[in-house]
Amino acid sequence: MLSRVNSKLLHTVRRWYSSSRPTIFGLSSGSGKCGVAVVRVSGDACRDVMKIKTQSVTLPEPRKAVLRRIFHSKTTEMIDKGLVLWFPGPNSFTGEDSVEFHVHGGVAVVSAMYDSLGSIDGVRLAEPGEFTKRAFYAGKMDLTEVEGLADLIEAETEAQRKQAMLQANGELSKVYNELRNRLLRCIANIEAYIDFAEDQDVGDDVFESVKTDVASIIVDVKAHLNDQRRGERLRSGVRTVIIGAPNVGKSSFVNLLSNRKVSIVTNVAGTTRDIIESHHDIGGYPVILADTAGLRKETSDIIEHEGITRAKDYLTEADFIVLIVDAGNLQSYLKSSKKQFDDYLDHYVTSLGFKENIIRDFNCMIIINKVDLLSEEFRNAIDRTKNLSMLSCQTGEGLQNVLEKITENLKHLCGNPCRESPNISQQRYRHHLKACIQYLEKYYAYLSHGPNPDLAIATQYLRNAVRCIGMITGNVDTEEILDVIFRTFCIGK
Ligand SMILES: Nc1nc2c(ncn2[C@@H]2O[C@H](COP(=O)(O)OP(=O)(O)OP(=O)(O)O)[C@@H](O)[C@H]2O)c(=O)[nH]1
Repeated sequence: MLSRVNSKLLHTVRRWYSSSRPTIFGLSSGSGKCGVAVVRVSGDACRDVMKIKTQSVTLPEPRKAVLRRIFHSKTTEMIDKGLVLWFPGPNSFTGEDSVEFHVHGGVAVVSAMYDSLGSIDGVRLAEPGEFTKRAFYAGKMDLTEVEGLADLIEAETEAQRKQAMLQANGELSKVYNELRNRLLRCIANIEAYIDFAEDQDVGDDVFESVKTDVASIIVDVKAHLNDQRRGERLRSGVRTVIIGAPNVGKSSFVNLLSNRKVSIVTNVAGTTRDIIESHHDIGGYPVILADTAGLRKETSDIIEHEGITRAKDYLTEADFIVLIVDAGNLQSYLKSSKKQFDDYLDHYVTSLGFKENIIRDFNCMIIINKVDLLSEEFRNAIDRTKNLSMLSCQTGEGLQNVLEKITENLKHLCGNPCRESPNISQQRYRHHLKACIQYLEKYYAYLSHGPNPDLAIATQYLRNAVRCIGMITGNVDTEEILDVIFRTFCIGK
């Protein structure tokens, strides 16, 4: 019943949308000079657009690229010679009649195409994301697929691409559609129980089986949510903070990874004062690396004090910590005290002003930098089995090993995007899933505790839970969230 109401509503919205829209055009390839620019047109006027632009009454075979001379619709002058593709609806990206003009990617060519298309009656420049919005309204994709597509366009690393590609291809939709269908079955059974309880066919066992189903849905949604935010981290980048005492080589490490001078490096302790963020692709994972002020317990310098406070604040928000140790200091300590590496680590962490052992409490990796200063004997003495790596930012020695260790940690933090268990990639999904659980738990509690519960009220909890899932996929009237989502797209998508 609920499913019918929702899909009827969606149908009406889609019909209204399709009847009220003009034909749109936009540059689907990147902006700026390029070899080939793809100008896409979508809407009812496409047949006429095609005929006007190619000055030909016959349309090419659908989905086959043909070479055509392309004319200005106003001046009838030839703009360029290029490939033309005709996609009659509904077998197109938007579900509408569509045309693609592949012209040379010069600024003047694209500008003439825009001028020409914009001068045809009923044709206008697309708004950001409007092509995709039309695909959504045509039922070609749901909201998770739309957002997956946006992420695919934005993806900067291999792991991000994989996650976005799976989502754009409906792997996350499958999870939520299945969940939604399970909930709809529960509602249908309860409604049948309400309407036909007197009949022999629908007895108390139906009512009990719905309770069992709801309990198992709660378990499944909780398991889905219990993912340590891997997908969101992968989508937005792993916030990695580099900490250590002044002068241990934090900035040198950032510069080595960046292959450029992101941070200032000097032999003056306390050179870095503020947080300096840089973006990296390490082993296919996106990393936001934060260089911080050198930490020490006490300082009378106000600016350094502020830098240390900022570094510590940042640390609490970080996904991953790289603690840098100065090999020279380590060697001196071990030589003079005859103590072990672990003792030095405790001593070091305390000298940075930490009460607890941050290495235990956070996802943390230790890098012993300046190993070029170490004697062979001390290199061997340091325990290599821990989550630590040896490095020289000066010579580059050990960099490969450091990168491998970081990648191992990133894999753990972001997971490996796969078909079997697609990640929750947006905070938005998490929010609606949590709300869904709340309604299901209310349903369960209401039926478990109250004498003679009102089933209509109980069913409303289930309806609200279904609506939460619909908010994720767009299977409800979600106009308010659509604008926010489609605004993130570029014009030609
Ligand atoms: N021998 C040697 N010197 C290094 C190495 N890495 C960095 N240094 C030197 O150590 C000094 C401090 O380096 P920075 O990168 O500025 O250290 P930092 O930890 O960012 O320093 P602060 O900004 O003061 O916290 C500079 O003189 C670097 O050239 C290394 O691997 N070997």
